[in-house]
Amino acid sequence: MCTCITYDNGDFYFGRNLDLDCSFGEKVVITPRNFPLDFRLAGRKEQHYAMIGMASAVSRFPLYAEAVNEKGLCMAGLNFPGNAYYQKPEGQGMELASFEIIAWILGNYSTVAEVKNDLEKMKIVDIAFSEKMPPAPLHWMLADREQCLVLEAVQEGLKIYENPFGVLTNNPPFEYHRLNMNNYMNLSAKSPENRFCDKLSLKPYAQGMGAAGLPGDASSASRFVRAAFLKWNSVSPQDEKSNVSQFFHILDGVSMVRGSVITEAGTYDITTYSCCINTRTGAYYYKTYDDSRIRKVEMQETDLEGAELITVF
Ligand SMILES: C[C@H](CCC(=O)NCCS(=O)(=O)O)[C@H]1CC[C@H]2[C@@H]3[C@H](O)C[C@@H]4C[C@H](O)CC[C@]4(C)[C@H]3C[C@H](O)[C@]12C
Repeated sequence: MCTCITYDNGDFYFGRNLDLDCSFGEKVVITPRNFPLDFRLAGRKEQHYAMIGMASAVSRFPLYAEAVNEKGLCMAGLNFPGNAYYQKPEGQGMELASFEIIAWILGNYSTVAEVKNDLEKMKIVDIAFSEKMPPAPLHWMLADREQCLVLEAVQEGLKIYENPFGVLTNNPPFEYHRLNMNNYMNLSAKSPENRFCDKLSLKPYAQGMGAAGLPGDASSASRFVRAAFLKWNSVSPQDEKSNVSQFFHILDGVSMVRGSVITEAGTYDITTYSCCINTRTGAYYYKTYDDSRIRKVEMQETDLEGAELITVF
């Protein structure tokens, strides 16, 4: 399970919890502007926008789980098993493998508005990165300061949704989460008033009762609502330190504690890492399950004109 959020408070931030039962070889990876990106069917891109994010650093191609580019456009992939459907490649048009989509969009576009026109032409095709790395069933959140979209490649084709919540989790499809949010509109950060019945004397006896009924479990539907509640009620000073700290507190509210989520295979899903990106400066902050110190990698401090991937251990 995973949870991805945006946060707008002075600067604009984007990040996620990555919940999984194992590591995928993740490292913070910076792709500078002149690192050639070889797309399987869409050709070679010698120059593109620089980007930073968490990627599986096993190859010459940056396999991002999430990233932001130097223009502040950001994107994350989240599990979508049973619903993601990648089409057969036909060798024409804008055909991209699922593992290429983040690098392609962030490499080529500077805003959501700009990429939106081309999204309808894009086809996500069923190509494996390698024999050992089959396509991951994903859906994506794509955002900048102005707009947030969800992309879902399903049997009927690529669905594009406006996402007013700035939150994404996993199954079921986004339309379910959008409708489900209406079930919680009564929740409040404020102390509740008795609306049950004026003939009964019901009173709050503790803090936090305005949100009684906020789902507390780790399911995707529950994390969606909880992340949205925490994010939309969040109050924080607008300086960088406070914003980053607040962002991680929101993610902590939907994180997985080892042992509380056991997969069908008998393994433990945990929040392997959490990250927060300042989309204006390209500063990438992260912490891991076993080390809650927040680390920072600055994209702007590296040579963005470079031609080699920069992997930060
Ligand atoms: C598992 C990750 C998503 C986390 C998530 O949503 N977990 C939910 C679990 S559950 O459904 O609720 O059980 C996804 C996000 C990005 C994915 C990776 C990226 O797509 C990059 C490559 C793509 C290759 O095809 C497969 C390996 C891989 C390195 C992927 C491994 C894995 O599928 C990742 C890491």
